[in-house]
Amino acid sequence: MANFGDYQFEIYLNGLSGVMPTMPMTYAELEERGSRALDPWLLSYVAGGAGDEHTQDLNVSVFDDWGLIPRMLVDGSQRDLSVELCGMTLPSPLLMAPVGVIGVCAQDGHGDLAVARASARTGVPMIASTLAADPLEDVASQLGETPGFFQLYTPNDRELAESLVHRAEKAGFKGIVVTLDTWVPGWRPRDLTRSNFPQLRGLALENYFSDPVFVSRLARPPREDLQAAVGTWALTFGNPSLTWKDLTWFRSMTSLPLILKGIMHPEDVRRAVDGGVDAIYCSNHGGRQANGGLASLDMLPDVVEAAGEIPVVFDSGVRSGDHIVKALALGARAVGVGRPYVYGLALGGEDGVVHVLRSLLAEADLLMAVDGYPRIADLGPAALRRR
Ligand SMILES: Cc1cc2nc3c(=O)[nH]c(=O)nc-3n(C[C@H](O)[C@H](O)[C@H](O)COP(=O)(O)O)c2cc1C
Ligand SMILES: CC(C)CC(=O)C(=O)O
Repeated sequence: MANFGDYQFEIYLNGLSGVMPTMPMTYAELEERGSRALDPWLLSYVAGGAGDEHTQDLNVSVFDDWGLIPRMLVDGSQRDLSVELCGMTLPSPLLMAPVGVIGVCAQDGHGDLAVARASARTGVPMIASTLAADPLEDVASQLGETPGFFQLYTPNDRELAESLVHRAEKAGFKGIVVTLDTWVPGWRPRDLTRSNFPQLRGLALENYFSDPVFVSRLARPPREDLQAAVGTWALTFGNPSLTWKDLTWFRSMTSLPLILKGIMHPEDVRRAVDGGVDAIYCSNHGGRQANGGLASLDMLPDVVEAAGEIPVVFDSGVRSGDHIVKALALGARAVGVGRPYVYGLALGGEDGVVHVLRSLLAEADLLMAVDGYPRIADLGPAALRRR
């Protein structure tokens, strides 16, 4: 059983400079310094959200509405952060949410591989985005013993969608996450101001360019005519006409666990459960897709209730160990982070991601131990009070 709080002792004993030179210890500093490490156009893409970013900000501030109530004289000697998800035992509930274009957030342009190696070192699963700078087979090869998930953006070319999923299965991914909330990017003023998408498009399309079905749609290979390949991708990327009827198709595509990402409404949870999904992923995409909505955490209890026995994965706004613990107490089985590990990568590459993940886990582990909830099973709504 991993004792994630030990990271604290490593730092006390050796000093932060002896453990992870130059990496920050607070999210505020991580964001500030990570932001400076990214080119301005890339930063506006990573940090930006939909509209005036009210929902994006709410995702974070909503955690302050809840407080953990400490319990005393609870035996904290046997701590356990492990969770069961889709038939797998994970050492902790933390996940790396899919981040397209993570490749170019690393100095060498291979951020997908660095994140996969960080996953191998920490046991924190990576959900690898369709939008990657390296083909999914290369990403999978770096995951070591840690199970990985492949996130599908469903193209409007069904044969291509099936090809991507079958490649992910063959490469050894252990689950398929279908993102439902992004068949087109939301209204993102920061990207519109800087005309970001044209810059981004050629940088994260390796899963398409390495796909036999996608390449068969082109007159010439992507390396010979990048512009035409990017144009074909842009016309293929999303499918606005998908409906709940297509869940049968998604389900038939794979025997791997199937997870639907972007679910916020209890009625959608029921449809997903009826359609045979293995987990629900409650998320508002970090506030990047639609402004004016509730925080993702606001809907978590209702989503959990509607899901019944089916596990719920949660993300959007998680910045610290206490956020992880609060989401778990509200019923999440596993908790994803997005931007925190992007800034870790920008600042310190693979080591930077490892530091961010270990810090989050140490903080959560120590908080649970100090507050008298040493095992995940001890956490529930009764551990929290709304202020
Ligand atoms: C730069 C960036 C790119 C993203 N790309 C994807 C993606 O390719 N697929 C996806 O399902 N979600 C994507 N997301 C959304 C994340 O998976 C996740 O839902 C969100 O980042 C969680 O919110 P947080 O950043 O506040 O932790 C992206 C998020 C960011 C910040
Ligand atoms: C191409 C984008 C829509 C990828 C994405 O999911 C995001 O930027 O949040």
